[in-house]
Amino acid sequence: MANRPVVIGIAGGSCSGKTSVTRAIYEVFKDHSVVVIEQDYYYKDQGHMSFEERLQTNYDHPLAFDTELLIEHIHTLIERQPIDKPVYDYVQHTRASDVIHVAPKDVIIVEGMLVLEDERLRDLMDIKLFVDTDADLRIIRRMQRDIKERGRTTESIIEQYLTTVRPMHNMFIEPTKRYADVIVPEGGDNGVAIDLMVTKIKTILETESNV
Ligand SMILES: Nc1ncnc2c1ncn2[C@@H]1O[C@H](COP(=O)(O)OP(=O)(O)O)[C@@H](O)[C@H]1O
Ligand SMILES: O=c1ccn([C@@H]2O[C@H](COP(=O)(O)O)[C@@H](O)[C@H]2O)c(=O)[nH]1
Repeated sequence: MANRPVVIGIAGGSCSGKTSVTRAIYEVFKDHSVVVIEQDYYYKDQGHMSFEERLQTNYDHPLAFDTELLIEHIHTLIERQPIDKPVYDYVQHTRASDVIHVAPKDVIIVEGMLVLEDERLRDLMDIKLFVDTDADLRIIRRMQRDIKERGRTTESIIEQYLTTVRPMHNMFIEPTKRYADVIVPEGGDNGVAIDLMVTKIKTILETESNV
């Protein structure tokens, strides 16, 4: 077993396929040892705000996240200590009351739109991925997903996309592509990129000098 866990960052725009790539890697290592930390679960708690106020939040800006807590939790997992991961409720737009107890593992996947935006997060990562999918495909997927899974209407999705999702993507997410070691076109369908990642992770895990 490696001394220091391998930390993998998986960034990319909303609905680019980050979760699909994460799941594909998770499936390979799940019996071995992998933990997934979703940046979305670290949205700031908005329990003190009314539902109407929460609708005004810009969820695509870096300041929407409790990045201090996210960094603290990754440090804790790297030190092979457990964490209580927050849970986020996309329908209520705030943190849920329960937490998930997460044990430390050999592979830590940190997945989220803006995980390459903060230098402190980047510095913790051994491998940085950017999932790159065209904006037209992403908005179609978002339309389908948010109506089905996140309690949204077509009008609210279009309004949010034009006012925050698109401009924040261009301002904060797209520029982080330059920090990626690997750019993955088409996300979860890219079997070659996923195989390469799996091979690389195995190599790091098997390397004795990984301290
Ligand atoms: N290659 C694909 N073709 C069609 N739909 C996809 C594809 N990849 C992902 N999706 C769908 O798009 C939505 C977002 O995918 P997901 O992997 O969760 O992206 P992200 O985590 O980047 O938001 C999901 O509903 C998923 O089922
Ligand atoms: O309360 C919330 C929290 C987030 N969002 C939107 O979610 C996406 C990020 O999720 P992905 O799985 O990466 O698509 C982000 O674009 C936020 O706008 C939200 O609408 N409400």
